[in-house]
Amino acid sequence: MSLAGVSCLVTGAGGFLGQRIVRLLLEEEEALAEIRLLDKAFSSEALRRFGKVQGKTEVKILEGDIRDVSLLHRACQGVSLVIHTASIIDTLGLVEKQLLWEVNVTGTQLLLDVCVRCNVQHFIYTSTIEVTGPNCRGDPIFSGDEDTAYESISKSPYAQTKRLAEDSVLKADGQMLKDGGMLMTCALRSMYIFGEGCPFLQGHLDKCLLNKNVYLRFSRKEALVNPVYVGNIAWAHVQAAKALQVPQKAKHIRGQFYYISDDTPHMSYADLNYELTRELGFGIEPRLPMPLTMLYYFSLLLEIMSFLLRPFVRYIPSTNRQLVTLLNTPFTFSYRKAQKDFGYVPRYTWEEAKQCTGQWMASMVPQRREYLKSKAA
Ligand SMILES: NC(=O)c1ccc[n+]([C@@H]2O[C@H](COP(=O)([O-])OP(=O)(O)OC[C@H]3O[C@@H](n4cnc5c(N)ncnc54)[C@H](O)[C@@H]3O)[C@@H](O)[C@H]2O)c1
Repeated sequence: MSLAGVSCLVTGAGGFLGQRIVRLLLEEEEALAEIRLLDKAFSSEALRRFGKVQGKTEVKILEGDIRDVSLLHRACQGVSLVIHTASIIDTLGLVEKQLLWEVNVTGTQLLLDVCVRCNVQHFIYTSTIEVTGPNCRGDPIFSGDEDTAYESISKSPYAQTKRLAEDSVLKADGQMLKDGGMLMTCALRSMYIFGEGCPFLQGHLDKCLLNKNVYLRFSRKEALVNPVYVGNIAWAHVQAAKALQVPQKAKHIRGQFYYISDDTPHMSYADLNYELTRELGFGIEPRLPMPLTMLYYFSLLLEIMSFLLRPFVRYIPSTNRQLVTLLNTPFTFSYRKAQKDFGYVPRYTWEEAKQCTGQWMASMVPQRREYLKSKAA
């Protein structure tokens, strides 16, 4: 299986995952013809990194908004594969709902429409485990798969937008293209992603440094999850893209969603932070700041305050019930179906993932300390 000669568009290419997908595409032995990178903004660091690995593949940067249809036209004209990772991630409710909706849902629908008009054959959507759950009751799942029945009732606006976007993507499978061909789509439901450059890890590191080098325990030890390393979820996109080129394989993949995890040991989100930087000698608080039920009602109280203050001031609490449930519900998934249908196996072992991520976090410590000091001054 190869992507030799393929022209591909990656949206969200300047983001944490997007950058890693682009890097893997550029490293492919049998070079792609062209990769177009679309994002609302690219850091100079990201552009420098792309320059470093650029080989025979032509790289085109398209800076702009996913809601701009004329930009989407330019981006899709002449490509046969779209990897759509661009999205706003918002677990706290910091972003206005309308914007979240426009980018995550409308943006995806606009992109699908343009793909049909521009005869794009293959479309891979980066979805999230949050479209499955956990639900508000916090029902656990252990080693679930695509057939696991689960009552998904999430109130998180982000999860709702991702679900709607995923639905549009999977429904678009089989649509007739303008040239008489057919659009084939699939969605990869990623676990929480960790790795070098992960903005969430940086946030946790900051809080740890402010807490005298002790990680806050925001999830109980028993809340086992299986996050995925950024290199592995990126690799899953590449593997799915390759398999879609082969009609015999594509017929199993199209219209399907897949859970993508790897061999990261099952542990709570808080324990993952600790594990990744164990060698730096940081500690972790042994218990949640208060019993789970109390934490839940405390979050409810903050939500009520936020609601009551709304006419006067926009107050976004640092936690909410949905987040408390997300962080404290056992929720693990296997990648068996992705392995069976498109040959996905993690490219990096847990040891490699831990080492690379840990080194990156260690390299961040001095500058984060400086930054936090200057902020406090
Ligand atoms: N990070 C995680 O733990 C995680 C877990 C599961 C799924 N995902 C999914 O993976 C994808 C990538 O996430 P990430 O962690 O790399 O986040 P990220 O924020 O680093 O990347 C998203 C990119 O989308 C771009 N973007 C946002 N709005 C845009 C717009 N209007 N027009 C064009 N580009 C826009 C951003 O600039 C950013 O570069 C997302 O679809 C997310 O839902 C992430």
